[in-house]
Amino acid sequence: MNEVLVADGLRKSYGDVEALSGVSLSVAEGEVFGLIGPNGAGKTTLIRTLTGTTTPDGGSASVLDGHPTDVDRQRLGLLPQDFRPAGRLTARELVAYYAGLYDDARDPDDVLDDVGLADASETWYENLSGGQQRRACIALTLVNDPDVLFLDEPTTGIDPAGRRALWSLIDDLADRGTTVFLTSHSMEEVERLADRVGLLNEGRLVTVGRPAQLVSEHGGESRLVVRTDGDVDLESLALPASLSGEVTDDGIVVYGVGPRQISAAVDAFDDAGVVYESLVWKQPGLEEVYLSLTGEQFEGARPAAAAAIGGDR
Ligand SMILES: Nc1ncnc2c1ncn2[C@@H]1O[C@H](COP(=O)(O)OP(=O)(O)OP(=O)(O)O)[C@@H](O)[C@H]1O
Repeated sequence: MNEVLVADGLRKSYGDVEALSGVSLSVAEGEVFGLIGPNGAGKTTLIRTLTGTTTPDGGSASVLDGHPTDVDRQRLGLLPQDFRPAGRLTARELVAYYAGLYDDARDPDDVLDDVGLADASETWYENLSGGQQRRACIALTLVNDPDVLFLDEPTTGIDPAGRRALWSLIDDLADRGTTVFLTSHSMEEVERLADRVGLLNEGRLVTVGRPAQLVSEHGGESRLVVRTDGDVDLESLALPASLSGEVTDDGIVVYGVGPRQISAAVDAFDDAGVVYESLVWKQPGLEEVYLSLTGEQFEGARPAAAAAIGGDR
């Protein structure tokens, strides 16, 4: 498959801060690539080097087989994280203005329709809600019908329905062959959209893979998170041998609970007379991958030195 984005050993420092410490990756034509990582990991810096808006200190980048600064701008779309267009233009005037920058642009009304802003097209940008403003910014990246689209946290501030509408727009773009490189702090968004995901931490690409592959490699086990009313004696729980339980601050987490073991695990709580406030079955997802590889903690994480019972692990 044709690789349209290639980073090879990219390095970038700002003073003493090493924002990128040798990042290499490639993205194929028509792929949606999701870049995740903590604040300050280097995600925006990577987008800036790939789009030619900053010069790396080392390594190289290519976009559509050319140097990032030489690529035909008609073929690229970029939504920066902190983009603020003129406030006293209507959404339609803004999109029309940006359309005028290209030789061959889409109809502004079609673009506004795509991002769900047809009804607000005559509203000044500064009078749009935060989520509508973000949609207008996304519209500006679509007027030139780009082959490669960079979206730096595209759905920040957009309400749930608007986010879903934009996800399906991104799906449609990808189906039509647009390559999308996006960053997000929403693991749900990345899991939903990305063909492949890269996790950046402290300027290094920690892992790259398909979401399901990363979840199976790093996501840990399915588990039952039980909040109890008071302390529970783990010894009193007759869990099936394949499961293991650990005491947490507010209850017990039972690990290794697949769909078929849920009822047996719940029975063990009932048989032991445990009063529980809530009982949630959780399958690992990208969030668990993120948290486990960045070393952060999350609810139901296996405590390092907790008591465990049952199972043979
Ligand atoms: N222009 C700049 N001048 C100085 N330091 C910068 C500059 N741009 C980025 N940095 C630093 O480089 C590091 C990486 O920043 P970057 O914005 O790429 O991270 P990020 O992963 O996009 O973060 P976030 O999720 O918060 O948007 C941070 O420590 C940041 O403070």
